[in-house]
Amino acid sequence: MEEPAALRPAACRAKGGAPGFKVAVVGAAGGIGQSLSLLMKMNPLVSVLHLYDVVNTPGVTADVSHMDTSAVPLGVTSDGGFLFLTAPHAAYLNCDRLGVRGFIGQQQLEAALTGMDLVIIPAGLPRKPGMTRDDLFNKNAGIVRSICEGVAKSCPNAIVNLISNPVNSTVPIAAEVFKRAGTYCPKRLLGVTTLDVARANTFVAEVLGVDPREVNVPVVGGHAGVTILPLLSQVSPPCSFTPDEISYLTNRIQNGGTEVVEAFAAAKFADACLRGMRGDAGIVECSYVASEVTELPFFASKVRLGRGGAEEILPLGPLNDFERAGLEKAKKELSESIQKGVSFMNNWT
Ligand SMILES: NC(=O)C1=CN([C@@H]2O[C@H](COP(=O)(O)OP(=O)(O)OC[C@H]3O[C@@H](n4cnc5c(N)ncnc54)[C@H](O)[C@@H]3O)[C@@H](O)[C@H]2O)C=CC1
Ligand SMILES: O=C([O-])CC(=O)C(=O)O
Repeated sequence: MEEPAALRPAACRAKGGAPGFKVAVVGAAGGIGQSLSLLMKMNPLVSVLHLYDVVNTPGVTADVSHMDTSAVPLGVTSDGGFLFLTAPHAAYLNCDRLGVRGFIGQQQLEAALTGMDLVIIPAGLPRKPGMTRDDLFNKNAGIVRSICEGVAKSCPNAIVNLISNPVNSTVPIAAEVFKRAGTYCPKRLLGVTTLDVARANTFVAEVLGVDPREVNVPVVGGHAGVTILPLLSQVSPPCSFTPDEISYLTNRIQNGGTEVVEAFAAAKFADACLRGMRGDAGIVECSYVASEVTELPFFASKVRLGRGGAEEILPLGPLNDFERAGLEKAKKELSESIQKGVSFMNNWT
């Protein structure tokens, strides 16, 4: 049965049923942000793309808005953003439907976020060789806090995909910011762990000698070192591994971030969120969310994505002895990372 119009996301209503969501990328000029912006521009579910950063957004915005269909820079808008339209006859069409807009600097954060349905955050420092994700805490905690304050103020109902590391701590920080602002909805705050699943699928496919697109490995826990727990006993299609293979795969998946980082997984996760927001059924991805799957307040596991975000958190399923031992190690580190994020906010006045 068709849902009453009042219950549908505003972006869908505004387009008379045609899919079209307003998406902001915060940290759009960075390594992840630039590729992610390009990939989001290619997503047919996105009607408006706002690109925000503290530096370099004009160039990135021009670049992305030139994709394929002819882009017409229209100059600076009343709230300071710069507007590009991406269709030959854009002037005759609803600007909101086709615009890619760039925003730069703290004073434009509010304009960048206002009206957004989905906010994707890859803002903040990346690791250098030899660093752990937790080593980024001191720099990135404050960045995530101030961006989330902006979200609470300008688009409190948006779904947030948080990419900035350490995800295990930045998601609890975001939750505390939203609680303080009175806008917290656990379903709408999702830590991006899709890269762990992408790596797991790729590495398992290599061992099995099959196409990675045919493989699905649930990866639970968190997004750093031992908190990344691939459930190799639950691989689809069903298969088995030798103890050496399990040890090699677990290690490689847990440490994949030291090899390479990629925006593809973040775009894949955002697309899954948008399809859920549109109302597609059966969208299940792993994500780090507020959870009761373990005694910890946040945990990554399979979640069912729907109109409101993480609509259902799926159980872990049966674990073998190796995975149960891994889970205990993961929970210990995760608990400390969560507490670190919460304490950071408790000490913030
Ligand atoms: N969850 C995941 O799977 C992944 C997480 N990451 C994390 O994403 C973050 C970004 O990584 P990269 O793009 O490689 O770094 P980068 O240094 O290339 O880009 C970061 C961008 O954030 C911007 N930025 C800094 N402060 C900001 C603020 N207050 N507001 C808006 N933008 C701000 C910078 O100007 C820069 O353009 C890092 O923390 C990294 O660890 C990266 C890859 C995967
Ligand atoms: O490892 C890093 O620093 C970035 C990241 O989170 C990943 O690639 O999984």
